[in-house]
Amino acid sequence: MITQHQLPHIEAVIGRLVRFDRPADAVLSGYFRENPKLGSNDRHEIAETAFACLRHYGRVSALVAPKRTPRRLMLATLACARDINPEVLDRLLQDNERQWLDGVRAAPQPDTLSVESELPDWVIERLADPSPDAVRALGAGLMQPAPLDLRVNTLKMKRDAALAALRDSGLAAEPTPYSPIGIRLAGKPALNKHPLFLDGAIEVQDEGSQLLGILVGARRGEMVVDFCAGAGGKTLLLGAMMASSGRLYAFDISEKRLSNLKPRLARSGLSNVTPQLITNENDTRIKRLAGKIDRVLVDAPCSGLGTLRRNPDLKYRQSAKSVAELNDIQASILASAARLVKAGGRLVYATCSLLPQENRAIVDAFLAAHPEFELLPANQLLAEQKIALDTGDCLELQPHLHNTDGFFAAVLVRKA
Ligand SMILES: C[S@@+](CC[C@H](N)C(=O)[O-])C[C@H]1O[C@@H](n2cnc3c(N)ncnc32)[C@H](O)[C@@H]1O
Repeated sequence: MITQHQLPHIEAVIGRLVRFDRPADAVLSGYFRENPKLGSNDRHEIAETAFACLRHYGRVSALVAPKRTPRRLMLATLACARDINPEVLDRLLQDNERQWLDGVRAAPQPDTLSVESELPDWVIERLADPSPDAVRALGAGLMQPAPLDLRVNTLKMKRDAALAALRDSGLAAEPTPYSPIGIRLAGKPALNKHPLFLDGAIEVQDEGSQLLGILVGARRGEMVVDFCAGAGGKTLLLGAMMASSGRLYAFDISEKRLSNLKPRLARSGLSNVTPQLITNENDTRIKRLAGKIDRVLVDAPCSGLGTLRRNPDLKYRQSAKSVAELNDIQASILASAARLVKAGGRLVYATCSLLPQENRAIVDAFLAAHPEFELLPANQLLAEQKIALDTGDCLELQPHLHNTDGFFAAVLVRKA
C-alpha cells in the first residue's frame, strides 16, 4: 500500500537510480541502510516502484519528457507502470500535479519499437533477430518477474527428497522443466533461515545457470577450473558433480566476490575447491596448470543483458562501447583459459548475454584462431543427459521461450 510518507523516499531512490552509475540493487540496499527506520511495507513499495521505473523507463521517461525530474518519473511510474488505484494516488498528489498526471494518463502511448519493447535501440540492432515481432516478444519476456529457482546439492540430497521437504514446510515447489537438479518455487519466499538452505542442501540458482554447469560435465576425480568463479554459483554445482573429489580451482580477479564464496562453500560440504585470486587472465599461477585440466568453465564477464528481468538497469548502464570493451576481455580470457585444457579436455564458454557479439562471435573467432579445438554440439550433450532442450549446437536460452535468464554456452573440446 502506497502512502504519503513513502513518496519522498521513492523520489530520492529514483533520483539516484537514473544516474545509472551503480547497480540498482546496490543503490537500493545502500538507501535502506541509510534509512534503517523504514518498515518492511515501505521497503517493499519503494523497491517495487523503483524497479517498475527502471523496467518501464523508456515509456515513463518519454511520457514525462522533457522535464524528467525524479518526482515526475515517480508519479508517471505509479500512474502507468504500477497497478495503483488512481483515487488512492490522486489523494497523495499536490494540487498542481493532478491535472498534469491526468494528461500523462491520457497521452497516447509512445509507439517506437524501443519504447514498446523497453529495449534501447543499440540493443535491438545487435540482437540475432531484430524483427519487430521477435523484439516485442523478447521485450515482453524480459519484463516478467524471474521465478525463484533452486539447485539441489546432490552431495547432500536427491531432488525428490528436497521437493518433499520443501513442500512439508509449506512451500509450493515443482521440479524445473529442464534441469534434473532444479526446483522452482512459487512466489519469492525468504529462504535464508530454511533448514535445507542452512544445511547447504539447496542453493538459489537460475535453471539456466544449472544447465550451463551440466554442459561442463565435470566428473569424479577430475581436474577442473572455474575460470571466472565470482561468488561461486557454478563452482558449487561443479564440485557436487565431482562428488567433492579431484580438484576444482575457483579463479577470479575480484577478492570481494571470491570471499562471498567462502560461506557458501562451508555450507555445501565440498572439500575439493581451491579458491584462487588472480591478477588477470595471464597470471603466472595459471600458467603452472597449462595442459593439465580436464574441464574449464569460462563464465565470462559480459553485459548481463540476459538478466534484465532481475537487473533492468543494465540496459542503461551498458552501451555499445562497453560491450565492445567486454568483447576484448572475453576473447582474451577464453584464449588464456584454453591453454589450461589438456588433450581431449573440455572448454565451456558461457555468458548471460543475449547479444551474438558476446556469444557466437567470440567462439567463432576463437575457433578460427585455434584449430586444435572443435565445437561439441550442445543439443547432443543435453540429449545424452536426457534433457529435452534443443537450441542448436550452442545452448541459447531466452527468457520468453525458456523462462530462464538469457544464457549462451558453447562447448569446445581440445582434439586428442
Ligand atoms: C559472470 S561473472 C561470474 C559468475 C559466477 N561464475 C557465478 O556462477 O556466480 C564473471 C566474473 O568474471 C570475473 N572476471 C573479470 N575479469 C576476469 C579475468 N580477467 N579473469 C578471471 N575472472 C575475471 C568477474 O570478477 C566476475 O566475477
